[in-house]
Amino acid sequence: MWKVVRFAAARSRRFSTAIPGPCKVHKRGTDILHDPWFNKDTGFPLTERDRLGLRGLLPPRVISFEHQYDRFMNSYRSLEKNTQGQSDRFVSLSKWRILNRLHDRNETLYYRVLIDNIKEFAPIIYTPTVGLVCENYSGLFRRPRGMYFSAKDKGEMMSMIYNWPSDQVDMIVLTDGSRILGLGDLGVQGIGIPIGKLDMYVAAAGINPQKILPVMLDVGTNNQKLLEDPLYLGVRQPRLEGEEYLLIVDEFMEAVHARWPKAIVQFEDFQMKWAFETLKRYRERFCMFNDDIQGTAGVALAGLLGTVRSQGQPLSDFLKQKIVVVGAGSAGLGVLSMAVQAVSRMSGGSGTDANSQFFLIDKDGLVTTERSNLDPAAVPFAKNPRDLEGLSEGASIIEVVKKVKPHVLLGLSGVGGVFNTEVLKAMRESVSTKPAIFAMSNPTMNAECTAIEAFSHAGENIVFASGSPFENVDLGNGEVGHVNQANNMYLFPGIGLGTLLSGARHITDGMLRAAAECLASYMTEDDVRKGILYPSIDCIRDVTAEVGAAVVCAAVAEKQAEGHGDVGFKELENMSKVWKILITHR
Ligand SMILES: NC(=O)c1ccc[n+]([C@@H]2O[C@H](COP(=O)([O-])OP(=O)(O)OC[C@H]3O[C@@H](n4cnc5c(N)ncnc54)[C@H](O)[C@@H]3O)[C@@H](O)[C@H]2O)c1
Ligand SMILES: O=C(O)C[C@H](O)C(=O)O
Ligand SMILES: [Mg+2]
Repeated sequence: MWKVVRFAAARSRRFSTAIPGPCKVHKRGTDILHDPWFNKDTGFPLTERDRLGLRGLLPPRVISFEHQYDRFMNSYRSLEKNTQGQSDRFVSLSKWRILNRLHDRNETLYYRVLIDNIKEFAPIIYTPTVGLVCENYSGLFRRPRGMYFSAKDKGEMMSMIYNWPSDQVDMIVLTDGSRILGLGDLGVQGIGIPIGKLDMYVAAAGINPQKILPVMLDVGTNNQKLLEDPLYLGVRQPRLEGEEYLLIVDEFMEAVHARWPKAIVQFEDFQMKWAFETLKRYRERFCMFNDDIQGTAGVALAGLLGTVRSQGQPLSDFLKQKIVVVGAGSAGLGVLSMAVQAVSRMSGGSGTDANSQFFLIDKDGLVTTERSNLDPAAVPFAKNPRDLEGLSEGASIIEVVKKVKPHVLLGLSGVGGVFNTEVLKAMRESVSTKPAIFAMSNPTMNAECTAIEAFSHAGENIVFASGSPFENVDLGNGEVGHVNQANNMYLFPGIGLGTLLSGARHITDGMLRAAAECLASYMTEDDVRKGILYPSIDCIRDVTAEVGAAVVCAAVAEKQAEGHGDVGFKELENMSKVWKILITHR
């Protein structure tokens, strides 16, 4: 328990800017009631009603915050009751609507209910319902949230950025909508993703909601259905490509940096070519990271190391694990490169042959050096056919699984059901005593398999993780098949928090590694042995605080930390010594 207290205390005392505190309000009257940052609805006490010109604009009775909270939860529960028997889609969207209305009206109450009920509400404001919201965004749109920079705004962004009402922005989540979860190109409708990710920043990392900014970079869409949809709210043109595209992203990044030099920009759900290109282009120039490449990699690595522990093996056994990764996109390649780095470190840094244990499969099958038009990012993981016995270029998932008998089958393909019955049954022949199946694609429909399918076909002794939440599986013998949620939500809020508090100007590999290692060591031996690789989402604030502290320590060790607010480098250095001791003796 002391763990929670110590980081919470460290955050609130030292880093008060990360937590909403008292602030000056210049608005009066209805302007305040219509501003979700300041609105308290019926909660304004009479003194404030007088001071802010609100007398007569609200029903006379003052309702306490607790009472407002209960009122909201009661309406939420009634909605649940009243929508019983309706389709999942209808129920999910109804729940999202009621939460969204609160978000638009009163952010203080919204974040309170979100934080207190994170396990229940995360699947609505985040994955998987956020995917459904993005698909239907143009029809659901009522009020704007965040900022929209479009292909038509070229040359205007430096002034546009000043249209945002907040003096300080700490965290930006940016998308161009080109690869929203496994749903493809959703154009401007992808704005739901930055909104959901930033909600998690507030809920998990305690970032001040007035210092977050969701951004949509609308460079067009190649989704013909959307281009023809009369309701579509984005720019009706095919996506910009090449230099034209990069000039728009450059202009946006420069505008952000000019106004808020230390704002952290999280790139989210960019199609693979731009995900890698922008990461390379900006990581030394700005404080940014790509969540799908780097956040996902850390979460997956933590899961892979947890899998080794769950087998009762020492971590060094990771070097012997055979891992098949299905999906060679930004996420799959990000995971592989972090895993290969880990192997290389564990084996003394030689790096030679570090990837012999990994097998990469994409839509055209097993990736080998014989592949024509091999993506440069996949080259390091392509197998030399000479090293493959009985497998060749383009081998299917089932062929690879049957031949390799992997310890781990990890999916980041975006294709629902691709781990079919045959593939899952073949995992019974795994060389591992506790084979692991990671169906990490989102949302639920795009998961490579469901939890029930995994446990019933691959066996009850497996470790299972999915990107979207599934219920634990009743194995029918009094035992429960535990479902882990392998989602980058366990890392990105801590990466952002640690970077913010350290004042680092760049997010280094060392900082990302520290985040992953912190998550990997979070679970106790007992839990891991039961197949529980990640904490419950109920603990996300504690996990995020620990990950944030680990990132600060790494930034200090690498002399990247410059301090934040009134906490300078020296003070951070002293704190990080204490944190390191506490984490080591956890
Ligand atoms: N759980 C998480 O935290 C997390 C994080 C990031 C991404 N994801 C999910 O991973 C998925 C992929 O994301 P991405 O950014 O890498 O996408 P991407 O489009 O860059 O890559 C998809 C890859 O899957 C391959 N693929 C497509 N069909 C296939 C098939 N039938 N068999 C094998 N491979 C196939 C493609 O060739 C491509 O290499 C998405 O569904 C996304 O939601 C999950
Ligand atoms: O958004 C998520 O739930 C995870 C991940 O970033 C994804 O793109 O699927
Ligand atoms: Mg993503």
